[in-house]
Amino acid sequence: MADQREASVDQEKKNTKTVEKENNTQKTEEKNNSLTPEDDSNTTDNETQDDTNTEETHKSFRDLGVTEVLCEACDLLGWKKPTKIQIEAIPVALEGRDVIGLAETGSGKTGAFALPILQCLLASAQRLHSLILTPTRELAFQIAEQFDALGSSIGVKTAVVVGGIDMMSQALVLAKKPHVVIATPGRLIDHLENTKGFNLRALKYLVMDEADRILNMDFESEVDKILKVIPRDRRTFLFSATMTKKVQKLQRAALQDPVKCTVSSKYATVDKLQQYYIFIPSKYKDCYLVSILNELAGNSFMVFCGTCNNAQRVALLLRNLGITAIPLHGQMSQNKRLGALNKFKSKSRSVLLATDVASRGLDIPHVDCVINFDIPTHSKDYIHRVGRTARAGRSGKSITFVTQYDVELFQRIEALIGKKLPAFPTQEEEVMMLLERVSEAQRFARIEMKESSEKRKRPKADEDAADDGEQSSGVRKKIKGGSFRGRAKRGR
Ligand SMILES: Nc1ncnc2c1ncn2[C@@H]1O[C@H](COP(=O)(O)OP(=O)(O)OP(=O)(O)O)[C@@H](O)[C@H]1O
Repeated sequence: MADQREASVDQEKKNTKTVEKENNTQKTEEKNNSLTPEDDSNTTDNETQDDTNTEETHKSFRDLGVTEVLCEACDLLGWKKPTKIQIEAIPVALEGRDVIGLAETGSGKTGAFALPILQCLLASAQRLHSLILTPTRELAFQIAEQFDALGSSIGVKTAVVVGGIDMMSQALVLAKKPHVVIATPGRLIDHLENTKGFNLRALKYLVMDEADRILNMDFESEVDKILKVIPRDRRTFLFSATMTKKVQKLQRAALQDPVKCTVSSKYATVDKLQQYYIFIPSKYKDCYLVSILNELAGNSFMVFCGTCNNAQRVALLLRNLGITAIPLHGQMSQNKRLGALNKFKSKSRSVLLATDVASRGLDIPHVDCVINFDIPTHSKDYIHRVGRTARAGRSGKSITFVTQYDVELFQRIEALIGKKLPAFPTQEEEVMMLLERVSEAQRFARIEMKESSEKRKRPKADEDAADDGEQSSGVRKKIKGGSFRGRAKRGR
């Protein structure tokens, strides 16, 4: 069966040769714009290929110049020795240079920029000293937690400034003049324009985490506005697992003589990540998902969907089958988003159905498996999505659903990561045995989606009432036989 699917993929690959050619042209163009040593003469390079410099991995935080109190903080977090990106970036940052840090997902980039900032604060404490820009709200909270954990013994105060939360309470926190502000660009602009007494005119450090995303068009006007109201004379750090290839975009960040700290080969995924694809007809995606979740039961899954609607629908569908699933997407209120994340983090839900709002930066160590239910349309998102598992030296698995419509996108992903992925083994007959129950659950999920959309239209609807579907009508009880998982296992 797997052979058949591989043959189909091969056939599709043949059919899309022209597209491949076009992609190659596009790739060449991108390469010409890329920030490689030959096209970036203004950057000093600090490159470490994986496993080439074993001597360096014996270095300690002290060897990098990290001060005693911060070494102790690392120790308390269980960080025995610095990671490769920390070895590359921390000494350069401590020297006062601008840094472009490119290292794989889960490799400790947050520590690589947080420690030098905290050390600078320790030397000369100053309010509103550093600004960390991140693309998503959840990531902002996570970065603040890391600053708090590393900086608690030196009394560092942080503030998270993100959308979806009351402006007034954030203004009060900003009025207390924290040392480090961690913000999403839009809400920060709101405060810069409307919160009396708040400005960043004395800022010393600007960090763009997930820098390629921050420098993307979506944030263009916000970032330009922010750059206009912070001092030119500052240090700037850009960090990500994938960096923008457009030199112009990097120039917008106004770096001064930056050092590029690159760890491992470009866009490599982590070694301990087992990556698979599964070639299936689009109409059976739900069925295959249920089958895989059932087969790998006991694991924690992040399942990525292309739209908020699909994340919501699939979460409802899975719940109707007795699987503890919860959605996380941009159409949910911020309360519900954080609630969903916490339920997943605390393992009270085993499946998180997410859009790309959760693809970057989130550090949830127990994620065992990432499923790309809808293939990412931007290949770089693939790297970030699968990077939610196999973090900090752990192992993990990813399975990407490839339908008859996705072959071209899949080929681009394989080209980007420089690997041919193996097919995930499945038994089609067994999967098809689930079809009837999955179809019933799909029907109920559609009813629940309709109900919650009507609820939202009602004038006095509580905005939180239906947006994660946990309070939906409970039609799953109507599916005969109760929990799917129990029955499925008995049937195996
Ligand atoms: N020196 C270290 N030793 C052990 N663990 C570390 C070390 N530095 C960071 N970590 C841990 O590694 C995990 C991943 O770190 P972090 O979230 O900073 O990764 P990242 O490189 O920013 O990933 P992403 O590209 O996905 O944003 C975190 O749980 C962090 O606490």
